[in-house]
Formats: sequence, structure tokens, C-alpha cells
Amino acid sequence: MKFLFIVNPKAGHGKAKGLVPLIQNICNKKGVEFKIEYTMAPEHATQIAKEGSKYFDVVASVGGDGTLNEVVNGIIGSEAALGVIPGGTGNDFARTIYEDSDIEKILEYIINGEIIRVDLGKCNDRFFINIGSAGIDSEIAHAVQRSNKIFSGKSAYLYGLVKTLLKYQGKNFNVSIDEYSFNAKTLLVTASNGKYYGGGMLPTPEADISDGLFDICFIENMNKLKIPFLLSKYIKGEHIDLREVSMFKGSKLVITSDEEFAVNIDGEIIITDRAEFEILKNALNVVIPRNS
Ligand SMILES: Nc1ncnc2c1ncn2[C@@H]1O[C@H](COP(=O)(O)OP(=O)(O)OP(=O)(O)O)[C@@H](O)[C@H]1O
Repeated sequence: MKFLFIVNPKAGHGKAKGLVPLIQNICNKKGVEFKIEYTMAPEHATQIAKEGSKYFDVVASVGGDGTLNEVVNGIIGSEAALGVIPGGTGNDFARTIYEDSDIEKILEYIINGEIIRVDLGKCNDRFFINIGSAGIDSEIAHAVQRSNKIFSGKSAYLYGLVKTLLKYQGKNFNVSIDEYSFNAKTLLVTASNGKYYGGGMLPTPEADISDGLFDICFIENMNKLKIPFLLSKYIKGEHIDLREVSMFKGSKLVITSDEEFAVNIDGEIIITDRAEFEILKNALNVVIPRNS
């Protein structure tokens, strides 16, 4: 087996880059053939992964969810298996597949692990492995991205968060889940393959990456004063019995609106008035820990 490690030197404020000596040590100790490549700019990981998937059996992302998404978009359609090494700040997909966050153990899993086929999500023309969503969470992420151009770090985050919370009135969405469709003022809706997003929040605790279905969490708009209570539950995956929350499973989710809205696809924001999410069953090989 030949391994390619794609390292984003910016991910996790340098955390991913810091893992390189450990990767080299473990690979040398195990006597496996490997190569390390660094990303030079956004989207570069997709290019490296696409080329690498022709020659390597395992193409591993060493970074956060953004790097992972780029690697997935590069290896899709090939036989190469994805390896996931959490080196970002959030690492939400890694939480779904590993019980352990010990990087040495994760590297051993990748070298000795089992390869299974997992589902992927597609939103319009973009593939994702973890979660797509629209509503207040995506509007906040979009506002933070824009305010990053004015402020930096935490102030950008707080500015984006507060501005969106004050302004948010609920989105008038038409939501179709397979054959079922409804109009609703929406707080948020997710199309989940993985369980976690946003740095460990648990919108869809029952999501399964190989059941051929999205877990869909729909939350209708609510009084703003209730949002902190909802959030305290949502973080832990304890929101599913609340009155405003409906959980579904489905293979297709279409969200349309008269106005453009933000869609978050594995942390990347697109702006559209129609988001078509589709599950692609068994679309990708992934290395997972043996016997899990
Ligand atoms: N050399 C580079 N210089 C600047 N940005 C890069 C470079 N290589 C990759 N990127 C970009 O860095 C972004 C952030 O990467 P990533 O999401 O993996 O890390 P993170 O934000 O620290 O972690 P997480 O998403 O898990 O919170 C990605 O969108 C990627 O396109």
C-alpha cells in the first residue's frame, strides 16, 4: 500500500504541519511507502489529490474540514481510499469516524485500517462528506467570512454572530424531502452524512455515513429568546424532541426560496436561491479503524 499525505500548513494554525515528523516516524517504523505534499493555496489539495489518486492507494488529508472537503473533491471517482488525519481547528468529520483523538492511534488506524465504502453528499455541483446546511448557522458563517475582511479572529466571529442574530427573521423556505414538501419559516435545516459540525455540535446524532440516506434536522423559526436554550441542547444532540424540531431521513433534500440564502457545505459557503442536496450511496472508499 502506498500512502500520500496532503498537509495544509495553515490548518489548525500550524497544527497539521506540526504532525509531519510524527507521520514520517510512524511510516518509517512500519516500513510503508509514503509521500508528503504541502498545499500552497486554497483548492490546491483537490489538484494534488486528483493526481495522487492515480498512483497512491490511500490519499490522506492532514488538516481540518476544509482540507478534507478539498481532498474528497479530488479523489471522487477513483479507487483510492481517503484517510482522515485531524489537524484543523474543528475536525468535525474525524469525530464521526474516530472514538479516539490520539493522533498516533489514528495514524496506526490509517496504516492498518479497514477500507469501507461510505456515502457522499452532493449540493448543486459540489461534493461533501460531512454536513450541508442552510439557515441561521450558514448566515452566521457567511457574515463572519465577510466581517473577516474588516476585523480579525474572534472580533470578526462575534460581529458576524451578533449582527446575524439581531437581524435574522427566519428564512421562507420551501423544503422538499424526497416526495414530501412543505413551506416554513425556517431557523435552520441540515443534510447530514456525518454527525458533527461547527466544532463539535451534534445536529444529527443518529447520522450514519453508510446507510445511503441523509439525516435531516429541520428547525422552524422561533422567538429569539428561545435560541440560547435550543443551542444548549443542539450542541449535545439533545434537541430532537423539542416542539420546533423535526428529524427526517431521506436521499434528497431541495431547499428553494424567493430570496438568495447562504448554504454551508462542509464549512464552505455558497449563495443561491436553490440548494439541491443528493446522497451518493457508497461513493467513496475511506479508511476506518479496524473492528469499529
Ligand atoms: N498554503 C495555504 N495558504 C492559505 N490557505 C490555504 C493553504 N492551503 C490550504 N488553504 C486553505 O486553508 C483553509 C482552512 O483549512 P482547514 O479548514 O483544513 O483548517 P481549519 O480551518 O484550521 O480547520 P477546521 O475547518 O476543521 O476548523 C482551507 O479552506 C484551504 O483551502
